[in-house]
This record gives sequence, structure tokens and C-alpha cells, in this order.
Amino acid sequence: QDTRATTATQAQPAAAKPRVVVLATGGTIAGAGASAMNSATYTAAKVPVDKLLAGLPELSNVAQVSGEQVFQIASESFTNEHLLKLAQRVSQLAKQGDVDGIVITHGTDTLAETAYFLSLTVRTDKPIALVGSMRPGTALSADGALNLVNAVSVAASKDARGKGVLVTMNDEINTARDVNKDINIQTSAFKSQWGPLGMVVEGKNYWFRAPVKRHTTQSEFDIDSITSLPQVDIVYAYGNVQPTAVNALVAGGAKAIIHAGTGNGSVADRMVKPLQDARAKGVVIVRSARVPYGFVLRNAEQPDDKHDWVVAHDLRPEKARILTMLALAKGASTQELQRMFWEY
Ligand SMILES: NC(=O)C[C@H](N)C(=O)O
Repeated sequence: QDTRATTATQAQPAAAKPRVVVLATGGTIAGAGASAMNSATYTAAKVPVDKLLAGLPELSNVAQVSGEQVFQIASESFTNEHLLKLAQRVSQLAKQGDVDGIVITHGTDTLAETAYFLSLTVRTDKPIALVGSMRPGTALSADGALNLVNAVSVAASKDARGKGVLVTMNDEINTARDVNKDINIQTSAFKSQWGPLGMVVEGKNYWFRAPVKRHTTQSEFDIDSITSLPQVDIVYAYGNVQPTAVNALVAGGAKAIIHAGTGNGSVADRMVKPLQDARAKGVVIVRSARVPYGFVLRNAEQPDDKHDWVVAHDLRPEKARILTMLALAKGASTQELQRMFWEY
């Protein structure tokens, strides 16, 4: 009896690839410049998602990928409405049985803010990976292609489940909460002060740590029940700063002001009274720091208990703004907001 035929038919059929949806929002990863020398001079948000995906045949080895153009904008122009619309779409897709992971292509300038917003509001354990690029696809040594393949491969992997919203740039996997754009011009733009969670190399993830802060499935926020976000603004501290901006924001209807203080979140003597007055009018005051690393301590630099101010822990002012908007949308008190800053 010839056994060769039997042996041949015993070969296992290739397992179906995970299904990943790429939601495109614009940014440099969809940018185009006039020449290959233009690594920094170009127009963002030009190339449609279908074209981005069609240019990457490698993706089909990793996942069954489909694309959806949600916006086509540079990320510095993101608004609260964009955040809400994107998070609602991510939440819908995450509930679908035929979606295993979601990738969001995004401009890098506000990518970390959007990532944090999604990690706080989308209740899923499916992998969500945000990705951008520092050079447009038309440039020499463009970084978008590999970044995007890496993002799809992370979103497609079972071992990324339950790790919350991730940012995959420059071969690193960072958690949405900790990561920030720390360097412009360079492709190693994204850093977490507490270190990356891992790396993605040739389609495989290498994990070294896991996030401990509440996110996604453990979050008390839920995009499905949020329809609008309150006005929360940021005031930047510097030598000779005057109360002009604080007073204007209060008059303009800000519900909270994030004070990006010097050093440990310190507040200039002439700014204390205007901030106290704002608080007396019901405006929530959050003390953060313009210093990128370290963290702000409660009742150090200022008597926060006495002022009824909140401290932003290690969150940058722009990320403190995201958490404060979500807290106020839920009607949180200043005590609850402070708890949230320690927990998220
Ligand atoms: N590298 C980039 O994506 C920067 C661009 N300004 C953006 O955020 O859309």
C-alpha cells in the first residue's frame, strides 16, 4: 500500500488569520512630501487607508486586515468630538465577534492623549494598538510601514489581550497611560518614563512588564454612556506669569483648569489667589507639572487640602486634561477626581 497520498492529506490546513480592523485618522503616517529628502517638510493626512494597506503585502501574513477611514486630519487638530467619535467606533468594533483586534493610525502629536482616552473608555480586553510615524511614506527611511505592520501584528496577537490600549512605535510596545511624545524630529519619539511593556520584532511580541493602573475592562468610564465632554483647559507656568489666562478661561466657561506648574507643580505667588478665586466659583483646579518626568505630590508646594485642589500625580498636563474631562462628565467630586488620579 502506498502511504504517500495519506501523508500528504494529513497536512494541517493553515489556521484562519486573526481579523484586524485598521481605523485611519490621518497624521504623518498618511502624509506625503514633495521629495524623498523631505522627512520633516510634507503635508500630513493625504494618503487614504486603502492605499496605505495596499502598499503593505506583508500584512496578509499577519492578519486579515480591513481598513476604515474615520477622519483624515493632522492630530494637532483633534477635538473632543473626534475623541468621542473614534472611541464610539472602537467600542462598536470591539463588540463584534468577527473582530479580533483594532489598530488606529494617528498623527503623533496628540496620539498619546487619544490612546489614554481610549484606554479609559473602551471596555474590551481585545488588543487596541495606536500607531503613527515620524516621517511620511514618501521620505527616505520612512518609519510608517514597519510601525504599521508591527501594530497589526500586536493587535492580532492573543498575548496582547487584556493589556489595555497600546502604542506601537519604533519597535516598542508602550502602554497608553505612560507613553508620551518626548522627542520631535526623531523616529524614537515615544517614551514612557516607567519603561515600555515590551518590543515587537519580526511579528513576535516580547513582553517585559504589564500595566498596573486601571484601564479598559476595569475602568469606571464607558464610552457607550458618554455623549459630551466638559471644557477643561491648561494654564502654563513660567517666570513672570500673570493671571490673565486663568481669568480668561474662567470667564470663558472652563469647568476645570490644569495648572502646568514649574518644578514639582509649584505655583507663582501671584497665581495662588486667582486660582483660589476660580475654585470658589466652582472651577476644579488640578496641579500638574511642566517638567516631563517625576510626579507631583499632594500638599507639597501648595496646601491642596486647604485649597481643595487636586494633583495630577505623574500625568502630563494634556493627559490630566483627558482624565479630568471624563471625571467631570460623570459628576465626580474633587475627592473622587483625586482618587482617579492615583488609580488610572
Ligand atoms: N508625526 C506626526 O504625525 C505629526 C503630525 N503633525 C500629526 O500629529 O498629525
